[in-house]
Amino acid sequence: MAGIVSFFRTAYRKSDKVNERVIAIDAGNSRIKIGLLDRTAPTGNRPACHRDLVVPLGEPVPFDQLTNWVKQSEVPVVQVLLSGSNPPVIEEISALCEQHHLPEPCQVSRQLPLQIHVDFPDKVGMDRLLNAIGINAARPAERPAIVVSCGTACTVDLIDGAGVFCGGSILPGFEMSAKALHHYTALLPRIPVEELSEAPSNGLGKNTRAALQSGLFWGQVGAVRELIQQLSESLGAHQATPDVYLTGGGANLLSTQFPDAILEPHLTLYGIVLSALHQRSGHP
Ligand SMILES: Nc1ncnc2c1ncn2[C@@H]1O[C@H](COP(=O)(O)OP(=O)(O)O)[C@@H](O)[C@H]1O
Ligand SMILES: CC(C)(COP(=O)(O)O)[C@@H](O)C(=O)NCCC(=O)O
Repeated sequence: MAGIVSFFRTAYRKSDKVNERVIAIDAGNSRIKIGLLDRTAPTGNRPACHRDLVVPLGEPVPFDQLTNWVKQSEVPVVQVLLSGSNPPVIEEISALCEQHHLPEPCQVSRQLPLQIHVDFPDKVGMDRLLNAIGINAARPAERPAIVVSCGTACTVDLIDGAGVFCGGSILPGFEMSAKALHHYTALLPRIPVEELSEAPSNGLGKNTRAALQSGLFWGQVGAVRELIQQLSESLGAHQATPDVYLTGGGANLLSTQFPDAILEPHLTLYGIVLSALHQRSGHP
């Protein structure tokens, strides 16, 4: 633990002079999130993100645009850092980066600046761990955090006041749930996620479409609310009430029902950059 705390201190001390950037790539199960970020960050902050884009899986990565980011950057772009929840896609993009003469691609290893208290740390999705690392970089001291990552799957994870990843829950995300209702039934239509903001405000669907919108939207809201409560209660009485952070493609929609939650669209990208910094500095 002391090692991790001192890593963050040392990394930030080194970072007073921000003179290099990286491209960070988070390959998910539905979309690839890409950002141009500072390689380091000032004390108590995440690395600044200067450009970002999202590519749905199956669509081509706009390598020309990434090449332009590199050319137009005021400071050198020294690496492409890759991670996420989709290892085959990470491998594929890594190879393509080399073909397109982008800076050296480098996959984030599991030697992470994070304490992980679960049964099988190596089995936890990298996205969940990277989100925790992103949170730890700017979380108020001693304040626990709950990260709701509303992606293909929705994950609700607890980080305690000492910054330890304690585990959490995995449930189907908005789109997966909508697809499943259509796929496994004879009569239910496919509801696009863009329609979920039209879910009846009292939950009372008066036709099939509205009933589906209602179930998909309020079902997810209710599940997340319940999980936040359970994870909060799992903390000892000596710990403060956790702050709730929302990230992932469904975060904006979910945020309408969680007014106190903090939106963090680039959380996984921050985790990627901070982990690579840790690994570069030779920490075990
Ligand atoms: N307009 C939207 N409204 C609600 N949910 C959305 C919307 N757009 C995307 N999503 C949700 O976000 C998910 C993709 O988010 P993302 O964080 O990129 O996932 P992943 O990391 O798994 O690729 C989709 O599967 C869908 O559930
Ligand atoms: C739960 C996930 C599918 C979420 O990935 P995402 O939907 O964000 O692409 C991913 O974190 C994963 O594959 N996890 C492995 C199992 C685990 O985290 O315990």
